[in-house]
Amino acid sequence: MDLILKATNLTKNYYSKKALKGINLEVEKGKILGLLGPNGSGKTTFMKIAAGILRPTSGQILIDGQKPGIYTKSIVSYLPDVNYLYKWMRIRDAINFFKDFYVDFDLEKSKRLLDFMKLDENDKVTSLSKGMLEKLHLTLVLSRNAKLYIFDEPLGGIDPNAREKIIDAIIDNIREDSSMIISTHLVRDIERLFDDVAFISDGEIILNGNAEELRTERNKSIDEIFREVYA
Ligand SMILES: Nc1ncnc2c1ncn2[C@@H]1O[C@H](COP(=O)(O)OP(=O)(O)OP(=O)(O)O)[C@@H](O)[C@H]1O
Repeated sequence: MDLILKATNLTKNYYSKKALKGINLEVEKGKILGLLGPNGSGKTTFMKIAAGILRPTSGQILIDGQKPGIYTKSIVSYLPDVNYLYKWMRIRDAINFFKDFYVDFDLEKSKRLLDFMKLDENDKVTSLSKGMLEKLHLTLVLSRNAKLYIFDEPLGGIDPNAREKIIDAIIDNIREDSSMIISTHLVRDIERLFDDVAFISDGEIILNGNAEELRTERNKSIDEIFREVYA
């Protein structure tokens, strides 16, 4: 099995708080993993470690066979759950900022995506609504030709009608050999994207497997399993 990510006994403590308690998780190349769990279960912490922003307390994480560092950052496109753009920026500046920063940034793709998201290059970042800002973040992150995309809550601010179209855009804009980890509370809306799912609770993986097999085994959707597991 060719893995893009392998976490072994990964732990993270914030002072006395044990946010991750020995995570073992694998993501295969070309696959999309849904990382599902309630508030405070450790999703963001795990994603930040995978993106090379936080260091684990113990254990190991390998991205494309390597520990987080310069190489892994160059192949991971990470969408955090916060706004990280400067207030002075117009959309055009944000695009140029990314283009200068990432060698895998595809300018043509970013133009197509801006068009699709109905975003105007001249608009100031501070003038965007929450949903528009999310669309801009998605545009920036998807415009990289990355090996691993990490999306922390990508569609929370986007209205339900637009979600479907954006999910299609996500599928259309990643290469077949790219992989993705997505955390979300909108399980029902997004579950069709998942090849595999991992349910996390209080810093531990409590259920992990192929999404279709889990549906068949339990005769339930992933959304229904999610509700059952965290009831
Ligand atoms: N910087 C920090 N300092 C102290 N504790 C933290 C810090 N960041 C996260 N935590 C704690 O670690 C635990 C896991 O948080 P994390 O943000 O990873 O959860 P999450 O699953 O992403 O939650 P949500 O769905 O609400 O975004 C929580 O108990 C949280 O309070």
